[in-house]
Amino acid sequence: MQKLSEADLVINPDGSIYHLNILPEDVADTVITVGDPDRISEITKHFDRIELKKGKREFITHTGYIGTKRITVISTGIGTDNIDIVFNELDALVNVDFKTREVKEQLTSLDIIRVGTSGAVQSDLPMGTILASTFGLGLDALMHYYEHSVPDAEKGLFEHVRTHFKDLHAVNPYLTSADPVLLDTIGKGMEHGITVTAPGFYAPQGRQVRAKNAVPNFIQKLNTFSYENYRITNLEMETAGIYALAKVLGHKALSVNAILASRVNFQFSKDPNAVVDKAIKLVLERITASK
Ligand SMILES: O=P(O)(O)O[C@H]1O[C@H](CO)[C@@H](O)[C@H]1O
Ligand SMILES: O=c1cc[nH]c(=O)[nH]1
Repeated sequence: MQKLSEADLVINPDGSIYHLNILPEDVADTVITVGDPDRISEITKHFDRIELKKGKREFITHTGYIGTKRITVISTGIGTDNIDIVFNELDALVNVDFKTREVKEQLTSLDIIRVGTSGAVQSDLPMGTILASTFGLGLDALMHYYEHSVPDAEKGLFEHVRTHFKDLHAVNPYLTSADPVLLDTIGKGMEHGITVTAPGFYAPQGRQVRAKNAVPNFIQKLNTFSYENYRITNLEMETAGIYALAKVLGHKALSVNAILASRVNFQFSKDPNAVVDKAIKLVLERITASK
């Protein structure tokens, strides 16, 4: 088996992976990712026991237990460029032997659940909604650097997406689905819909403050998309990269969105922490119930 070079897989002198700064044994089979590092303790305060707290830059990790269920919580920071780092490093931690630098024969598939914040683009999805993403629709560029493919069952939807966005010259969309088992268990009873992952918070999500927005009526462009019973429901900055890289690497992923903004009603939540807390409690309840 081919050894991964020191430049491809960067291991720190203490045996931890380059950015996440954690060791292979620090990762549980169930991982929760969040964008905001401060959200980690809002999750692990519900744990019965915290086994470790480590980190570097925006990548903070806590691993601990609820009952006998071991869970790792990691912050990714903002954007799919950070998802590239977190997912490749998480995968290396469980699927590469750090002593030999070879890929293990027996691969581990992690359950990875994002608990993130998001803005809704449909008028029937008010602030406070908790939504599980059926698909991630990437308007960023991450997955154009990786080999990946669209399954036959998703080709019709993908073609429709490409046609819908073909007049936006900055955009070459990619589309990936949630893990169906996680969607049915963790995402059960939540709102469902296609989540658009944008490469920014302002103009790439149709916002205008002082810099002029080059794409007119962006929110309308999203909420008028329709194919069979699919619609675009919300906007954020990581889900598509998470779904696509998880698939490429053989992991299962679900993104759960706490809706903080109603983009069609021009509103932003006055109590974002309460909405995020609702999403955290739901996800933790379901993770511990589904073990
Ligand atoms: O709250 P998090 O998980 O960071 O998610 C959303 O919030 C950030 C923008 O404010 C982006 O990361 C977006 O995806
Ligand atoms: O509108 C929103 C709200 C939270 N996070 C986003 O990326 N967009």
